[in-house]
Amino acid sequence: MQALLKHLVDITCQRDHTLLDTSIVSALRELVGASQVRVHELFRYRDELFVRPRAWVRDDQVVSQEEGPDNHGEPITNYPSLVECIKQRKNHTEESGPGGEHVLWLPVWLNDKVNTCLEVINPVPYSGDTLRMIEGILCVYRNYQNILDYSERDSLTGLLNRKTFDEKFSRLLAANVPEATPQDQEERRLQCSPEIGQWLAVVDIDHFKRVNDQFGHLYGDEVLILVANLLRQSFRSQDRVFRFGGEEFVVLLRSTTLDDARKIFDRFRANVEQHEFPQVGRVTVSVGFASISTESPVMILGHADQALYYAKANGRNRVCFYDELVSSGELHSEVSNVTVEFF
Ligand SMILES: Nc1nc2c(ncn2[C@@H]2O[C@H](COP(=O)(O)OP(=O)(O)OP(=O)(O)O)[C@@H](O)[C@H]2O)c(=O)[nH]1
Repeated sequence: MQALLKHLVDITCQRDHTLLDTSIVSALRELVGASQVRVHELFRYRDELFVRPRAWVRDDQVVSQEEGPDNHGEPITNYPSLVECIKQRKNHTEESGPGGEHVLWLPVWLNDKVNTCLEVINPVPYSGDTLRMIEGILCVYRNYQNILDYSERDSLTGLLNRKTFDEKFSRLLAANVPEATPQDQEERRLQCSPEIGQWLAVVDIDHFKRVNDQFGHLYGDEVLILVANLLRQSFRSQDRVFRFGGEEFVVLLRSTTLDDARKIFDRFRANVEQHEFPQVGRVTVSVGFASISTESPVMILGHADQALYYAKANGRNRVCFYDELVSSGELHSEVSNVTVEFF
């Protein structure tokens, strides 16, 4: 009882999804005596459902995906018991693992949808009491996920909000510590090297004031929601999309080459251009992006912002890359005065 209360206190004092995931892995491992507990996220990619672990036990420690390299996940069809459990809208299902271990799958149901599921592996079968305790802990976890979601997201578009960006971006920068000297970085910038990198883009709707003025704020809001949907559809689940404020969005694009980053941002720009917005018709966006280097968050955002202002001043409906504008002499490498205050 004491151990259960301690874990419930631990779960409910978290202010962040990653810490919440790791605390539920710790709780179930200790309370059930499980040999492995994994929190998986379920996500859709090109019309197929995938499963990817977000937190699990490794070498007796609880670790999370944020600490490791990118994992693109596996199709959910590799887990037929889980597929069947979700199809039948069940709260759990048990199967035997390859070594005879007992594997328990627990989808986390939220408004008829499953975005997260737990996998608990135990050498011995689960008793009725153990199952009831696991389901009780799962309910606390689900309710708490709901509360965190509410505080992390923008209420109009459902995208992650500015506060969450500040936290996630600092964490991404802390994890992204390449041993590159300033000369290396300058060289890379000049060569536009094909290395895998992380990229930050600022996206801004063109002439959005005109939409509000001509059609009213309700239509303006609808455009914001539809652009947010296009953002969600255009990027992979391990990328992160934020509403930064007003008609401005920020995208963190993970682990891709410069060429691909350019294509991906341009594909999104084209998706918006081709979309028929009810009543409003055509809408376009401008995008400025920069590489996520070892520079400070203010500098990186400032670079993307400068590229965005360049795109706005030079025709709109285009994607501009900061480093390229600097190497071609179209931009100077100081942080622009127009950069808004970050952090
Ligand atoms: N409907 C709606 N409008 C918003 C919201 N937040 C900001 N806006 C409006 O967004 C508009 C932004 O206009 P500007 O910053 O002048 O930029 P713009 O008209 O998009 O022009 P460019 O960025 O130069 O292409 C303003 O009219 C704001 O009132 C919102 O949540 N809903």
